[in-house]
Amino acid sequence: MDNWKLKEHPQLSRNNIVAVVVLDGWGEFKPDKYNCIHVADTPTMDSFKKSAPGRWRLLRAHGSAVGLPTEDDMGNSEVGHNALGAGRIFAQGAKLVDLALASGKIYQDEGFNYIKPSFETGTLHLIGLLSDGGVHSRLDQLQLLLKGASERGAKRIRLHILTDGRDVLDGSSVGFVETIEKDLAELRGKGVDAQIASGGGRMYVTMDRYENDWDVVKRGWDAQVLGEAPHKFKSAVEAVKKLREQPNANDQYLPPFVIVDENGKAVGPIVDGDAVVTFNFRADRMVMLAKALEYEDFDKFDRVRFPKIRYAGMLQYDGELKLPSHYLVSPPEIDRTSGEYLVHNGVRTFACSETVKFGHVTFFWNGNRSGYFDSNLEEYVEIPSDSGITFNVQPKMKALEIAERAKKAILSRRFHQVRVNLPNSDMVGHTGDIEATVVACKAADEAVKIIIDAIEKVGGIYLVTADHGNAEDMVKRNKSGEPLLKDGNIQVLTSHTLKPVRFLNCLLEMF
Ligand SMILES: O=C(O)[C@H](O)COP(=O)(O)O
Ligand SMILES: [Mn+2]
Ligand SMILES: [Mn+2]
Repeated sequence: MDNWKLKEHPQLSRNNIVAVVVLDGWGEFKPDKYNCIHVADTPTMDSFKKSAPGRWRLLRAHGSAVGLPTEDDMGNSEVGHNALGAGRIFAQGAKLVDLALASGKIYQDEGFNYIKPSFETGTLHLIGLLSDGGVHSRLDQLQLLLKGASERGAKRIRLHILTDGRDVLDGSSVGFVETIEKDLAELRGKGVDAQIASGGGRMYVTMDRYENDWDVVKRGWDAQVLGEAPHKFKSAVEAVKKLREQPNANDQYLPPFVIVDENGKAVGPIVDGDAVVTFNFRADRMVMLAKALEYEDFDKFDRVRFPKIRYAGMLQYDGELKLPSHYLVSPPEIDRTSGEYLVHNGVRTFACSETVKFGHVTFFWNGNRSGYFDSNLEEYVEIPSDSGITFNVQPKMKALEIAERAKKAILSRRFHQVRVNLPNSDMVGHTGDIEATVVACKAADEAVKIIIDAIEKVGGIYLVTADHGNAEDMVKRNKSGEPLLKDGNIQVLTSHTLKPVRFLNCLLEMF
């Protein structure tokens, strides 16, 4: 029998109420005009600055410190919340896929052997994010997988790409498509019928999360499975270039397109007998598609056709739902998380965020496991996010609503841990809208104040930290830290950063 019993803390009583606040995408960086956290009016977080080093420290939130393959890997929500929730560092999906590809084990394991019989008469479809962002997927892993699968019998391959612009610079999609087109041309030279079949921008096509907007997944389904999309092109390079010419076009939001042959027929719908691999290693934005591809009973949108395929995820994305049931690489086994410890010790917990980050303080926090450990002891509250908008138009998002719910939970004294994620600095930072990001940071700061005031009322404890940086640096820089100009202009950074994050609490001196 596992021993879950936690020792009493020598100074802190178990009846204390602890608020855990994760400011998503709130890193530490030098004050400058592209540091939106510095520019924003953030009196609450600023007031803590004066208390350093007594009450706060800087923590590394990228690279090996959070289980990522290299020190050049920026942090992200999955690895950040996994680490916070488990209190331990695990080799993350990105790293596990690297190892499996390098050793060739990926081709020996169950997942690949499950899809392989389809290579005989069917097509291998690869669906995922095409960039080298390293947050959800990596181009070099896709390249290796293409090579490995073709060497192992895949004779017809179709790629369904999602353009990025969120973990990498906007506009970089064209280069990534050109790169992968070269690889596909090489494969064709070797007699493999390989080409891109469909595409679209990740935030508009396929990669929704936490069931915020199923239309996003449906748009992808129509293009990938049914071969239908409002835009049709002869090649993906042409598609991305042309679609980017539209006013306000952005890699994250490119409309769905399909590639058609000379007769106008889609070159790669998914049909009975095919194999499908979703090549993202990160879970949150693949779960919805995995459900659509795998679940016999499915009512989130009309699939029109539900092809009988052999489907494998790069990883298993949800450990509780065992979804998908086949996968190429085993996910990190994130066990004995803090949430599980708390329920085993009868500690009541409350977790809250708005939809777009709800799974961060539940699913990721609990080691990529959906649902409650014990619904009698836990309450998870999801505040519905606005859907169908980019968050620069509503930069305050639901920060105040989240804080008010947390306040209520704290003042009710029904819970001993109240944890929230405040999404603003991250979600608005990803839009690249600097002015809106400043407003976002202010809203998050106001939310922190509401929570801390409530904690002070009940004589509780607060911990405030972040999962990784984002809003503290909104511009691409050269090695000496100056903005790197392109054609005389700054290049807005929509991605996360490698910057450290603050960890503060009202008691740090005690530890
Ligand atoms: O999925 C996203 O929105 C970005 O790729 C990463 O952001 P997150 O890690 O903060 O969710
Ligand atoms: Mn995050
Ligand atoms: Mn983010």
